[in-house]
Amino acid sequence: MSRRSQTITPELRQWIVAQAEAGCSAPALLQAMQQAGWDEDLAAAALEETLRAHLDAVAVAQGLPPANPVPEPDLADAPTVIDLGERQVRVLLAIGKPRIVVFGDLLAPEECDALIEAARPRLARSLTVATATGGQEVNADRTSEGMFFQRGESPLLQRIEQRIARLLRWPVENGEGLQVLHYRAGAEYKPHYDYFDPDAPGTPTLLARGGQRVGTLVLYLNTPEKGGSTGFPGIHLEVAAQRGNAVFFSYERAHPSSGSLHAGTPVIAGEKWIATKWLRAGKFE
Ligand SMILES: O=C(O)CCC(=O)C(=O)O
Ligand SMILES: [Fe+2]
Repeated sequence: MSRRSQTITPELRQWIVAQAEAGCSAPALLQAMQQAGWDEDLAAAALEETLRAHLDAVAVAQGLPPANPVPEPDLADAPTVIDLGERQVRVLLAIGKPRIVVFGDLLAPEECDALIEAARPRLARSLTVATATGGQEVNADRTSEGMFFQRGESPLLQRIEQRIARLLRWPVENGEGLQVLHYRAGAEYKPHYDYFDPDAPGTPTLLARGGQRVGTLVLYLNTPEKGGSTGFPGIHLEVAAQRGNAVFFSYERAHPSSGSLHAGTPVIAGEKWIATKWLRAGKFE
């Protein structure tokens, strides 16, 4: 078969979708395409793209919001360590769906301390996005104190932002400024989603500045004595807060089907400091 014919024509798309709907498995489709002369990698890519687009169209037709591209670390070779040049980040846990990856040693202890000290004098009772208006409000579900850094506001923040951008392969420009949160004993952040509710009246205002949130990285700046994990109630997962480690999760659709429901569980003893990086679909200015 010539290279010229190895493009995904509308006819080929229709054939792939029809076969899949008739119950033909992806491996069987791949084999059929190879028998028709397709290069294996090209066929696999064509299949993936076509079936993904089809599933997305079906989901949107059922009323779900469209899928966005999401940040994603390079775990293709199942690395135990990701070498970012200036830092080696350990991979401690990876879950496919919902997408959750736990990293070790993302921040050095001195970086954690420096973030806490820079944030401490600027803390105020945490607000959450008021989706009704697009503004901010005090929220009884969120009994922490917090502050936002400006993106790139110090050399430390620039270095951390670039590290996160390389780790998650997502532009620095698409990240919100790092937010530091402080929880005292008893404080928590009840289960919630980080994306903006597409049906809330204030959401268009929020989306105007960078589009949807598509991923979250929670960096642990200290280790609470007891409690204070990041919980994912839908899958009964709790990620222990350990200084320097981080939990990443992404959500391609702004919808509960993303499985991205999560919480800061109550701190039982000691205190908890985190820095949260939210990643937008577009440039956050
Ligand atoms: O405290 C945590 O572990 C989670 C924080 C969180 O969900 C957030 O900042 O959006
Ligand atoms: Fe959150």
